[in-house]
Amino acid sequence: MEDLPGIVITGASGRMGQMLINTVVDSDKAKLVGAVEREGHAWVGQDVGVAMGGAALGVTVTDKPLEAFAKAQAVIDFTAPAATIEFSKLAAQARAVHVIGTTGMTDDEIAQLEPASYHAVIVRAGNMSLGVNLLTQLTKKVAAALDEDFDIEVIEAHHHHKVDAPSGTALMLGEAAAEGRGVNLADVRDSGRDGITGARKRGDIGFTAIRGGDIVGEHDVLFAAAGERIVLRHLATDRAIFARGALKAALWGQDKMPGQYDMVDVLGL
Ligand SMILES: NC(=O)C1=CN([C@@H]2O[C@H](COP(=O)(O)OP(=O)(O)OC[C@H]3O[C@@H](n4cnc5c(N)ncnc54)[C@H](OP(=O)(O)O)[C@@H]3O)[C@@H](O)[C@H]2O)C=CC1
Ligand SMILES: O=C(O)C1=N[C@H](C(=O)O)C[C@H](O)C1
Repeated sequence: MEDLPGIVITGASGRMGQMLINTVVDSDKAKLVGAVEREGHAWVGQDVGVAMGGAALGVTVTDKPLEAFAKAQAVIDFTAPAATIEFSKLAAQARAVHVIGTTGMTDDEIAQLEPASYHAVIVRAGNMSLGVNLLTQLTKKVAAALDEDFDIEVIEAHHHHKVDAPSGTALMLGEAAAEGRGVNLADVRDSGRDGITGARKRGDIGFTAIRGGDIVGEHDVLFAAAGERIVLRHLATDRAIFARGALKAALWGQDKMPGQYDMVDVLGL
């Protein structure tokens, strides 16, 4: 137990935070050594297991991330863009692997992770599941095989608490489709149609976001042409798939050189 890599979970009280804590505690490959919440959060100072409504886990929730990271080999972070940028600096100081699941980051925010990646391993993906990362590879292949007679649309659905759109996964799939087609997504992206939009522009990649209830995460990549349609689909029914992928990334990163990686690297796809 002593030699197992120690993991800190940030955003411990969140939907993913709690799922990650359970996943690490249940694993025989890693141990939970820290749980971080922001200053003033009701959980700070409590045992994280008790705060989650279960048995004590011997880990007290802290609002001092650097102190927690210094005792860890990896930080798993599914929070919010501003928090993730700050955590990247602290994880780099602690030389801990930083696994980032946070979505909704702008290009400028993503660029702010770069200095940390000179000192520590960062694994970042908008979706940590095996299924979605496999789907990105399939999307790239299908997009490369078809011409612009096939309109590409990415349709995603999530729970009503989600704050960003299109989802990180939808953007990963859109990037994969654009790469397959040999174009830049920024040049062909069409999100948020409303009103008199005009006809669809040939070659565009469209995005539609549905929000409702407790949907964990659903993604379709539609290739629609005259007379036929191809749909590539991933349905997530349990957040455990993201937590398992994140833990795999934390362990994979232990012997890697500093730099930025994604789940395609981790899974060897
Ligand atoms: N890559 C992947 O596979 C997946 C990514 N995600 C992404 O993970 C993120 C979190 O999702 P989810 O768990 O549903 O969201 P929640 O809102 O349930 O949890 C977010 C957690 O982060 C904490 N947090 C936010 N800002 C800060 C801050 N500045 N400092 C410290 N803690 C902070 C929140 O604390 P507080 O309550 O105090 O605000 C909360 O505990 C989202 O970006 C989501 O898209 C989700 C699932 C899978
Ligand atoms: O916020 C979520 O819940 C999810 N976010 C990720 C995304 O933005 O794609 C991954 C997953 O779909 C769940």
